[in-house]
Amino acid sequence: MRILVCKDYDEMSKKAAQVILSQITLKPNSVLGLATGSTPIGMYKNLVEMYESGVVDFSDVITFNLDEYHKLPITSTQSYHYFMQENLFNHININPKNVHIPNGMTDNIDEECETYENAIKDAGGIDIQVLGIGRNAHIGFNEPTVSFEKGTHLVDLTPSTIEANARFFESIENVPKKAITMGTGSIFKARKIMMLAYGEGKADAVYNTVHGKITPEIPASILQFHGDIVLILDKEAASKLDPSDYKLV
Ligand SMILES: N[C@@H]1[C@@H](O)[C@H](O)[C@@H](COP(=O)(O)O)O[C@@H]1O
Repeated sequence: MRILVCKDYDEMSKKAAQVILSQITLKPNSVLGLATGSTPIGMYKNLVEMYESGVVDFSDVITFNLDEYHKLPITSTQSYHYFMQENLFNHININPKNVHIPNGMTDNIDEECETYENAIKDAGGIDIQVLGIGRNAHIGFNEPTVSFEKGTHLVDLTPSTIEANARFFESIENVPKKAITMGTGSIFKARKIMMLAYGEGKADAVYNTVHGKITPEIPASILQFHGDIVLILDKEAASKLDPSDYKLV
């Protein structure tokens, strides 16, 4: 596990965008696994700026998002579809046909999950998966549980995630209680993983990701087994790590 610590959120975002830029430069038809949440917003902003200045071309890029709320219309401003359009897709030259986000409105969950997994396979697998992390170390919407889930599936969100995400909704009652998410297995299959975290609120989750016991109770802990993973953090998110764990950049 490579761990890079930046002085602040802006530097973390720049560094993360550079990693994506290198990936697309090396392979213009890269398959990107993308994340939502407040953490990657700065990275997306940097990528839009890079696109506007002509340094990156998204025309052949394929994307798969980690997750989507269950039964929240995609027109809702809190849906992850809306988030991705607003923060990235509306501002770059990606082909809409190459964009994949789980359909949380489906009435056939099993079929949706299978179709999503097959689409990832058909695209040749994910080249680089971007991850944020929940305060309870969830990745995507893989909440702490008794066993690691392999593929895309429907999950019950934990009270702590519902509470954390309530800031984006009018009230906590409006937060969906379920979501469709790629499984820890689907995430783990990505050839490269880049996890981003900022702020003190993520320090315990980051510590547990790096040093915690590998258990589905700490979903991100499984990443300790991944052969090509980089964590890009700000100083606060890295505050519980030992300085020998990381490189300051
Ligand atoms: N499903 C998303 C995760 O993919 C994200 O990593 C997490 C952290 O969000 P934030 O970056 O806002 O802290 O929130 C949600 O639960």
